[in-house]
Amino acid sequence: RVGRPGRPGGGGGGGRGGGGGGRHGARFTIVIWIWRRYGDRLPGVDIFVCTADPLSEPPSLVISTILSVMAYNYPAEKLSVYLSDDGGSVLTFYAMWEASLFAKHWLPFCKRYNIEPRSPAAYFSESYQDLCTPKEWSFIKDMYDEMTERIDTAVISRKIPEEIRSNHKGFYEWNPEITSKNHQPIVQVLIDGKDQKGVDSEGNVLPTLVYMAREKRPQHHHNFKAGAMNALIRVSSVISNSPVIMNVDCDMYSNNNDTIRDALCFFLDEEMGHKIGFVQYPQNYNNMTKNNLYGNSLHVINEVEMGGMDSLGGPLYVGTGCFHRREILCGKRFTKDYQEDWNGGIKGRIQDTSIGEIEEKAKSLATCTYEHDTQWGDEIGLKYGCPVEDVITGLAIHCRGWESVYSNPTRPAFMGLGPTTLAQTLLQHKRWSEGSFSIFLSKYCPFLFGHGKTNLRHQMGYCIYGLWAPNSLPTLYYVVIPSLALLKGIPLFPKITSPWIAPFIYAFCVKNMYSLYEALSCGDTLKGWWNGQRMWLVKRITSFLFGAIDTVRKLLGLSKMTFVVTPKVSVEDESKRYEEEIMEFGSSTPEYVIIATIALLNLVCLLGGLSQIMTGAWNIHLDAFSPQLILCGMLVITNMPFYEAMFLRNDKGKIPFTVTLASFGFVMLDFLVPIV
Ligand SMILES: O=c1ccn([C@@H]2O[C@H](COP(=O)(O)OP(=O)(O)O[C@H]3O[C@H](CO)[C@@H](O)[C@H](O)[C@H]3O)[C@@H](O)[C@H]2O)c(=O)[nH]1
Ligand SMILES: [Mn+2]
Repeated sequence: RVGRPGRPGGGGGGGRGGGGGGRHGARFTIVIWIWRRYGDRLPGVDIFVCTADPLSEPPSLVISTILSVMAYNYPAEKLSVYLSDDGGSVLTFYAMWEASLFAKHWLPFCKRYNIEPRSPAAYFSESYQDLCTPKEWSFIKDMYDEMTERIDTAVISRKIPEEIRSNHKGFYEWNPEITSKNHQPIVQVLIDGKDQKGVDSEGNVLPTLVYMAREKRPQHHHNFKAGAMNALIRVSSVISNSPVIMNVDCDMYSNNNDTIRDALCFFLDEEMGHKIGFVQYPQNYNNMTKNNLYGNSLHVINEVEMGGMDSLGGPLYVGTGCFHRREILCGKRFTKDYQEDWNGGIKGRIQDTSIGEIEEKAKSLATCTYEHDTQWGDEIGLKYGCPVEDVITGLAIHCRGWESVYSNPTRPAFMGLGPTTLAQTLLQHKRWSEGSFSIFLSKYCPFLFGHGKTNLRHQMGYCIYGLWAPNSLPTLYYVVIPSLALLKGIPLFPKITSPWIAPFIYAFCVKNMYSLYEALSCGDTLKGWWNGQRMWLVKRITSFLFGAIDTVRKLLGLSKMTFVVTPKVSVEDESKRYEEEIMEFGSSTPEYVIIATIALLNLVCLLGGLSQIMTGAWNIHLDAFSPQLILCGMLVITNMPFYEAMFLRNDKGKIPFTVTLASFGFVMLDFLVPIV
């Protein structure tokens, strides 16, 4: 840690500070001591990056992440970077090949000037910093821009020029018949760090760089990201086999050059290190708007919930920004005398195995049938069958006796892209709520599976997410019934003058005050908190509802698991509205119909209720109806942007007329519902 004076006490501060009880209090001293002690005996680290589709995850974005993780401040000969391409796309392979050439200039540039961040896209998006001469800066920037342009052009035209194809044997893996769902296994070592030729423009060793597209056949299920990760575990085992595995999503670039060293401090800690299964960093996004329009900034989850879990046995594994021990990911159980052999990994290569032979061996480990009749996807590797493969895998690791650690340094370790439209947000949260709820209902329910293996509070921590989906039902009740009852003149709460109203007022005030305090103290703005509250409502009545329904359908065998990738690109006027914090609808989906129906219903009920109270019809008294009026009024205020999107806006992102029409129909139907 020497040379980073801004952060005394090391990176663990953020999460650990509050809840951790100082498990790693004397970290600063430990850090220095570990480096003195381990010096050049540092363990090898394998870095896994997953991508799934060159259209929703542009190859130029993927290679920026790849380049950033290749450029860590860590001995290059101990670093191997693997990309799994579930899109099986020659375009992504082409981008990787370009990256392998650009790395020869980029890595020495990064190290010479100690620049940060080391994702070229992120670095060049900031203005010129005078670490190097402007000439050098423009030289490398031009080189990067030209490369990106070549890649983007190839992606748009969907083909690779013949003269480029002849540069690398890897291109010949692709023939016109290959599709993303039907192809042979492909493994290409683009840079072999053990090869004399694998050096940068200054003659320094480069990290090993490998492209993998596991075999896909229509008749074999591929288990989405979990399947990709497991294939990577096996393929890497014959190439580098490092004892530590780090994994990131393709949009999560490294934002901090020392993260590997940082994470290793936990594993190498003499007193506690042997208990630690994985080190999780928070998921930070660099494309959030100031006021957190879609509530995606995850501030509260990152600062409060993950930090809290940390003090109870460790945070969840969230699928990206995480360091694992290979052995533990492969199913090892905790024992008190556990000691890792850090010297594992493949050292020298046996004289006569050529890289070609290694590639062939690796391919045989990435076939569709390799896992048949094995424990892969169950006891070994990441677990299959759950849309949040990461959470269930982390839970299993905790239940095998390991702890995990949450590290939340002041300078974020990773930065990624969060959803930038309402549709993407709802889609992502549907997957998350569905995944966590299906864990809750399965044999892996934290209370049952974790019983006797982790503590009760830890199990409860897991259940926050497990109960997201069923939470949709009470929420729906609360946003429909009290308002309808107001319109129909039926009081549902105690009178405002009665002492029995106290618990309701108490819960209402304390809940909101607390969540406001939490949001502000985690860095949200006041408006950000308010937007976040609206998004919670919207997520509960749509994503979580559909998540709950789909979980039950899956349990009944009526549907199969899916994993819809969150797109990392959006069209121009969509991003413009996003920058201006205007909500994006634009298409007719069932989610929007629900949102519009609830919004309209509350508006009608509020107006109807108020007019009846004022005209004195039905003998409605204010004190009996105030709670319902307040609730309904709050919902109307929360829903303001939806009325705007229905009636006032004229851009492409407004709520389509068909949705408004359908919601009118549903509101009419609602009035027919008898309440008592
Ligand atoms: O069949 C698939 C589907 C997805 N992915 C990759 O998985 C990652 C995550 O997918 P994304 O659509 O970005 O999902 P998010 O909702 O942003 O991801 C969060 O939630 C997922 C679980 O739902 C975790 O796997 C992720 O790590 C975590 O960042 C991406 O790199 C994808 O390329 C694959 O490799 N193969
Ligand atoms: Mn993502």
